[in-house]
Amino acid sequence: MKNIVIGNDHAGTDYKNAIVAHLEAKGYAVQNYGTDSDASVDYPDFIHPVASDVENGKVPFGIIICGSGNGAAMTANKYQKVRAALCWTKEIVALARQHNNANILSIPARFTSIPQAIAMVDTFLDTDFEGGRHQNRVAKIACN
Ligand SMILES: O=C(CO)[C@H](O)[C@H](O)[C@H](O)COP(=O)(O)O
Repeated sequence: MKNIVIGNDHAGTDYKNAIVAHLEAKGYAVQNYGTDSDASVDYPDFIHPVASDVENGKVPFGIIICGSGNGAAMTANKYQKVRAALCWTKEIVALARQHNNANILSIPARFTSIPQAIAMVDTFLDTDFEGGRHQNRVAKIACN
């Protein structure tokens, strides 16, 4: 069974629920670190556990969701081994994997639909890093 982690704030609860159901139907074991409520929360509290699991190698990939996707991505990208990509089309998702070897997908719930978000998740998980000329570039992202 493939393992994945997911986290969200109140803006992403409905999206998270749909994505979890979709991934479980595909055979994924999903660790849910997000809020399950629509009540207002602070997104870092629900994103740090996702980034920590990716940073520590517990899982290869994570999914994070907030209203714009920015706060979630900013939080996750504080971790040295995390490359969180804020994406709003499948094409950008594919490039985030092919060129940037993104290991966390950040979804802007207030600027996409649930079907589009699920399509982005599928693209994220089905697309490989191309390596080659991108390998050195990705290695140079780290600042220590
Ligand atoms: O923090 C964010 C921006 O990157 C997220 O989009 C949040 O979901 C958003 O700020 C929450 O806004 P709200 O007005 O408190 O619902």
